[in-house]
Amino acid sequence: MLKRRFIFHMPLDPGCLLERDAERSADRLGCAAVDFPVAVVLPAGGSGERMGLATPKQFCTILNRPLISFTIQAFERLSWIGTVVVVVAKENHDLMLNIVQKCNHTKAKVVHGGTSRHRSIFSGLQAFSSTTDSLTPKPKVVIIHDAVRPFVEEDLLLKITLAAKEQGASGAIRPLVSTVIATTSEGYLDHSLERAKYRASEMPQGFLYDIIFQAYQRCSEFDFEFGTECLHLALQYCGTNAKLIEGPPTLWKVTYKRDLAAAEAIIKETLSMSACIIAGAEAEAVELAKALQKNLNMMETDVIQCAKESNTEYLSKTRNFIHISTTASNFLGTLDMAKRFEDTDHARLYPVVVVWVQLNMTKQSVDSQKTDELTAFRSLASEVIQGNVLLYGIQIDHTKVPEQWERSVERLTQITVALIRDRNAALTGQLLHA
Ligand SMILES: Nc1ccn([C@@H]2O[C@H](COP(=O)(O)OP(=O)(O)OP(=O)(O)O)[C@@H](O)[C@H]2O)c(=O)n1
Ligand SMILES: O=C(CO)[C@H](O)[C@H](O)COP(=O)(O)O
Repeated sequence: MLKRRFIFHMPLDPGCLLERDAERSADRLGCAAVDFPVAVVLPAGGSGERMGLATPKQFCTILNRPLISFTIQAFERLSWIGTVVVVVAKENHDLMLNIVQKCNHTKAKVVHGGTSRHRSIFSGLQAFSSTTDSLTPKPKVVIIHDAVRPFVEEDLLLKITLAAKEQGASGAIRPLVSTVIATTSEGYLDHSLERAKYRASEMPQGFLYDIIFQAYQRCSEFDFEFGTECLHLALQYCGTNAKLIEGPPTLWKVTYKRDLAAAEAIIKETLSMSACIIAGAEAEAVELAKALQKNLNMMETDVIQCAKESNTEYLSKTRNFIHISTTASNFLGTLDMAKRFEDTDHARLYPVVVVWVQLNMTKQSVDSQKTDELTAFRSLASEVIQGNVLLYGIQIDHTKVPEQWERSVERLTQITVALIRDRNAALTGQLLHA
């Protein structure tokens, strides 16, 4: 393991945005403002017909993790939110329990859904009405959110929750993308709505638990079968007018195949916002680290010289590491790092990328040496990937010719960015050349 190092740390980490930092800010606001019990119902009992895949969309994986786990995590990370009831079809019960266990979703409780979304939601709400289950005490406010909307921002959840407490019901809205028209039974235009007057109803929605539970108890079979709007049930059956709050564009519902690709792109982009460059004490490694940091200007950067005792702090701040070394055997330090990620659970939810940069100071090593190095590197990569650490290698030859050096550093930057952005498991264990 490296003894002394310079750490060039880029502080705005996506994992942080998705988890810790956002958690802290929302928690600061949330804990002060939410002094009543809040629970969540995530309907996840659908089959995803419009997606057209054999696997229901909520169980499709992004970066090796089912979509639904991202949604659960968005709620679970907030300390002011209690139980998260996940409603799944009976045949997916065991699958869901496995996900809960593997992703360590400590707040999740799994119940069975129904044949329509409204039936599933009602089933989720009923989990709180049992007087015997102390694990799911009845909340003051319940948030209902589709399991297939993985990006929920904390400040919106707070606004929805507080408005629900005040008004009885609240929901997120977005401007309409397209104009809504009514058609005749023959397929002609009947009339068109004035787009500016209407809004798309999105999720999350929040309710006083007693109101939405009563609305579901009173609603008709027709509502259960064909209804698509919980806010409407609260209005029609309990006379509660929902407060509407405009939310961000990321609230959209994963519905079609292309939405999965979009969700993956958003997660990858968020994860690529910061990195930590670790250089050994050698002057050339430090010089390369600085040049690389300058080139990586699309990431938030900060130069920190870190002593060993603050390692744990920097390890938890980002999920991308660029480890510059002038000695071939030094990639073994990565194993130490991977072990620490395992101990701290840092790679459980999002894969951690380690780009090992070998700065060649002398002439190329002989072929047999290179083969041995590559074999060792590959076996290390296949070991650490078990712990969700993606290890890549890039070699760069040191030269005193400025133009040549600049070109190599530029290539190194581009490869590094591509590896971090793409997080491609198939490329781990490769030793590329800049
Ligand atoms: N019987 C049902 C049907 C839907 N849902 C859930 O309601 C949410 C929003 O519904 P939708 O996007 O329509 O999901 P699907 O019904 O699965 O999709 P499709 O309409 O394409 O079949 C999803 O999280 C879905 O799993 C549910 O819990 N129970
Ligand atoms: O955005 C919503 C408003 O409550 C719902 O998610 C939407 O209406 C669900 O409908 P469907 O299951 O048919 O997509």
